Amino acid sequence: EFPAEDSGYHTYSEMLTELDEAASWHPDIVDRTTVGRSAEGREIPAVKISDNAGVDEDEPEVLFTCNQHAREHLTAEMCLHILKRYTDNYGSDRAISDAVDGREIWVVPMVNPDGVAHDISGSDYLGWRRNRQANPVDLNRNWGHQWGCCGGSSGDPNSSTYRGPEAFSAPETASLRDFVNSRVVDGTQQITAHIDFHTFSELVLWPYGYTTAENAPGMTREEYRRFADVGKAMAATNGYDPMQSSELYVTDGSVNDWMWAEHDILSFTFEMYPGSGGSEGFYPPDEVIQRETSRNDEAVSILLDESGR
Ligand SMILES: NS(=O)(=O)N[C@@H](Cc1ccccc1)C(=O)O
Ligand SMILES: [Ca+2]
Ligand SMILES: [Ca+2]
Ligand SMILES: [Ca+2]
Ligand SMILES: [Zn+2]
Repeated sequence: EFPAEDSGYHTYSEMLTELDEAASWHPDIVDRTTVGRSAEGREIPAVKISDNAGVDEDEPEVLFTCNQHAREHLTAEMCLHILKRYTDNYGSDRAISDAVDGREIWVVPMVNPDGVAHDISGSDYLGWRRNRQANPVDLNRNWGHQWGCCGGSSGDPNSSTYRGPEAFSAPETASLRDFVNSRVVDGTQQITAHIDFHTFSELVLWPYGYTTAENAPGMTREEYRRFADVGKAMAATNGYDPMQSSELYVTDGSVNDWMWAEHDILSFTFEMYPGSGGSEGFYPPDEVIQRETSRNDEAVSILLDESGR
């Protein structure tokens, strides 16, 4: 459970309830589904938001993933905010209705449900990051593009950036991989854009993470330019700093690198509030949830527009 003063944050079961309620209140535009199972057997749920949600229509698909890292609880609130914004305002807000009618929006609020539950299992936050396998894995170092290539992760099972014994060794990343792979229809990946939400530092990041090169294999200068242009446009609306993720530090096995290299998905990482550690760091008070999730509304709209180009 969350401390009483932070009751605004959703536990795993409270998150499940939000998804089920959205599906029952908006049956025509919300389809509740499952991505897979965590190490401890929890369902990894997802919702699809679109007109005729139960039908796979020929519309650009966009994916939002949250809580790869357990302690980054504000990100689950970001995913739930996206769900709320695109359902509650459907039919009344023209831009929202156009987005829902013209896209298929996938939202995965907790990629790492076991880690989330563990982090709040004590009397105080545990500062937990990884999953809950016997040798806990940093899910954002466990993806399969250039896995473990470049000193951007650790091979030490005791390290907070432990990459696992092999790519996709974690059931959580393997489940999400299988879901994305399943969106290849007649040889074409239907998902064209993605944001993976993290905290904190207030950044908009794009691949590659494993190299500082802008034109490494699978990324032309034009493609890099598009990442930078869209990244900067989104950052201009939320006040985050835009950059290639490797400018901060090199990471190998990250989700963005795999989404782009494997599927040509325009894949970003957003590091949310706060800008710097200070007292709040990974645990800002629940009073900031509404403000700091709404802060990304324009950026999300930009990505949905961009997904159709
Ligand atoms: N949430 S975070 O602090 O762990 N950062 C994430 C995302 C990230 C990746 C590369 C550079 C900056 C940030 C990570 O996987 O390291
Ligand atoms: Ca509070
Ligand atoms: Ca549709
Ligand atoms: Ca479709
Ligand atoms: Zn993170």
